[in-house]
Amino acid sequence: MRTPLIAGNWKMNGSAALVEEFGRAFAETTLPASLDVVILPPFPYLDAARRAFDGTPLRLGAQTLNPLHSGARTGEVSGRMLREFGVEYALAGHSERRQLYREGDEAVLDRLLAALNVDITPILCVGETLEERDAGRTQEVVLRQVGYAMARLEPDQRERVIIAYEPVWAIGTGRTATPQQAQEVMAAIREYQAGFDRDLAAGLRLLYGGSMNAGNAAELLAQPDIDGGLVGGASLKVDDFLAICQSAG
Ligand SMILES: O=C[C@H](O)COP(=O)(O)O
Repeated sequence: MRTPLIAGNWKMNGSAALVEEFGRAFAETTLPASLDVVILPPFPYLDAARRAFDGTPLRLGAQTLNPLHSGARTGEVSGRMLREFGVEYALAGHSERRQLYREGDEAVLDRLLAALNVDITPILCVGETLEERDAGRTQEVVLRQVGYAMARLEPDQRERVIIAYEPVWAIGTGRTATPQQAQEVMAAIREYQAGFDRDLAAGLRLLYGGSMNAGNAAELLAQPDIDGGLVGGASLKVDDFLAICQSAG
């Protein structure tokens, strides 16, 4: 009932050649019938990606967006611009944005709304640091991040949000959460949402992110509350990314 989704977040990596390579590889591959696959390249590659991915199952995503449509915001890109380039998904609240660019819950909410306003599906990223996990605060932190955003959206907006749980200590470290650790937090997110709206919670798509790779994806994706993955490093190697997509079937 929940369509699995695998999203490849290239972060500030990749190249025009890699865009072409992905386009070719996915044009020649048969993926599981019910699966959404998204690539989030750096902004300069969006136009090339739109052309290279045409006719493939790959959809386009953006790693961030500015809350405004236009204006004096040097270096920023708006949701309206992203739509013009065929972007259908956008991250909000990735931990690298929260930490390196000091985007707090309010800034994350602004970006969620900006995406929703231009019909881009937002992927709300949440997750605890190692310090917070060790202090036994994982669920408190994650549910605060989820709750801050979801409580401020209209019901029809909430239905369009995807949530990615990414323990900060597992991102780019090679240290993956065990399937049980991930499942525990994902189940808590779903249960929390069910406290407000059972139908919404049942349909809510939850992704796991944090050192997901071709070797551990199947076990993670087999967990009952994990509906897909937000993949960083392993999304830069076409064979690895394809293997992750295949395990989501
Ligand atoms: O957006 C992706 C996540 O930050 C995971 O990155 P990673 O797979 O390199 O750990």
